[in-house]
Amino acid sequence: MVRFENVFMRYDGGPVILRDVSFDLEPGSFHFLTGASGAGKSTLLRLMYLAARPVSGQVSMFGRDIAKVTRKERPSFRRRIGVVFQDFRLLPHLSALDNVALPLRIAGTREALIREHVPELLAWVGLSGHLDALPATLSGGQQQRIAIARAVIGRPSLLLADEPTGNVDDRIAVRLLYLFEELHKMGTTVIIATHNESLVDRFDHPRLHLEDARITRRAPSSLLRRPPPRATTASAGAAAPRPPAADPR
Ligand SMILES: Nc1ncnc2c1ncn2[C@@H]1O[C@H](COP(=O)(O)OP(=O)(O)OP(=O)(O)O)[C@@H](O)[C@H]1O
Repeated sequence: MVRFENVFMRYDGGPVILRDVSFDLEPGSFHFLTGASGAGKSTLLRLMYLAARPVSGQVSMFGRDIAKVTRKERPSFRRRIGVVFQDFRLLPHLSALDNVALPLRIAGTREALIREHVPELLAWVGLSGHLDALPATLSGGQQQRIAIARAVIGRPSLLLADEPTGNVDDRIAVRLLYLFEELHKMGTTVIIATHNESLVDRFDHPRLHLEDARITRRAPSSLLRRPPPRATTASAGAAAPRPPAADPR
């Protein structure tokens, strides 16, 4: 699904951000991406969604070297990847509903299905009262939830989320993580860049950790802890309602 081979990355004249980084991610896996601010998490994700190219080495996505994906192929390639951007990138002139509906409209989904499923997903992320709101009239956390709904509605093969819970409280953060988990259960490969250690600890997924321009892989937090995780981990799961299935196609 994702393969980095001896990847070096730096921006013009800047410090080395990735140094000889190699790793593979299996289809259907779920990873947190951690590291200090400025460690290069967003840059790593940018390479995966074809917004940047490595200085040297090879990045392969879905079995293709990204350097060989032509300009013409890029849109269909990107449609397989849902991205939650750190700065949301919502279209300011579109309502919450229309922002989330956009990937489905581009994919040619029937309007009746869009009208049924987009409000359902927006309700699940706690925005049922804001379907017609323009992004600028909403809080940062509400805009972030629109961005998440837009990234998952098309049920992408790969979901890349850059600090997707940075603007919401813990209760909503856990709820959003369950949305990602549900997508993962349906086969989506998920990578979530986050600073939120308590969130990482609550979910049983391995991490990619970025430090000193290198990646290390870490086992799920529960395997690293002695004794095993407390009951709160399980009860968080039990309390979370199932999100609606995305992708009404
Ligand atoms: N477009 C760019 N041009 C030049 N330098 C950049 C660019 N984007 C990021 N950088 C630099 O690359 C380094 C890594 O940035 P990046 O945003 O990938 O880190 P991050 O781990 O995602 O940080 P944060 O957790 O604060 O979002 C930083 O030193 C940053 O200043």
